[in-house]
Amino acid sequence: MNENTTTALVELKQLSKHFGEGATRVDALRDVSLTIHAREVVGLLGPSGSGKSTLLNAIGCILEPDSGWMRLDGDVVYDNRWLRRDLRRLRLEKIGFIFQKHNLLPFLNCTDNVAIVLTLAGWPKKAAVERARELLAYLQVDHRMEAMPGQLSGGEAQRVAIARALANRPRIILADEPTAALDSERAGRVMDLLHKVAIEQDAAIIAVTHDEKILGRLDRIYRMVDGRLTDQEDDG
Ligand SMILES: Nc1ncnc2c1ncn2[C@@H]1O[C@H](COP(=O)(O)OP(=O)(O)OP(=O)(O)O)[C@@H](O)[C@H]1O
Repeated sequence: MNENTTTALVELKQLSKHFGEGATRVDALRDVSLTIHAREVVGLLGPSGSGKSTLLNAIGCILEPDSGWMRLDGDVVYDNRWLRRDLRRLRLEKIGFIFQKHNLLPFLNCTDNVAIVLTLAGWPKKAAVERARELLAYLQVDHRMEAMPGQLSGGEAQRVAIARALANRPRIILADEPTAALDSERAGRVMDLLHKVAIEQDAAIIAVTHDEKILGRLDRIYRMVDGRLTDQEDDG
């Protein structure tokens, strides 16, 4: 970590979450504590069912933990309960999501798939479209601006999904298997892009991954087992 990466963007202390009760109880998060700084691209690894998605969803304020403490981009948002009433706005302000299946809306072209995030946040349509075009150019998919999601290659769709996640300039970007569907070369390019975004936007990126190809491209790796974080590893 260099001296410019000191701003803590994601801070968790003893975050816990269970599902079910009695014999069916699952402790999906057990006292998870971690700190992730601006300009870091961090990987979250672990076997199926170990709690990775639960952790990503808790950080994304989609899922309410049972207990613990969470500060996002300097604001304490959870202290044994949500401290912000408008979680949707919180998400729009602070968080960008990149989903494995892209989640692009099939009936909107690429520009509108990005612009819609901004119009939902209250931007005028014209400004939203301009920003969407700018982002698609930044991600080098501007030649596909008018294409519908069904017409895109896997790599192109992933870049449009990343453009959408960046639209509101979030400082925390959560990615679920961002390279799973891509060959090594495209996966490498997506990783280059995520590093570029982390540096240029002073953002923290947390990627759930099973993808061995990209392990060397992560600044740090956290491993989860049975809802617990095991020791973090620096990249090799
Ligand atoms: N909504 C839910 N209701 C009940 N149990 C759940 C729910 N969500 C997750 N779980 C359970 O919590 C545990 C952690 O699940 P989670 O999806 O976080 O794991 P994961 O590490 O992301 O797995 P995968 O790699 O398969 O996506 C699992 O045992 C899962 O069955």
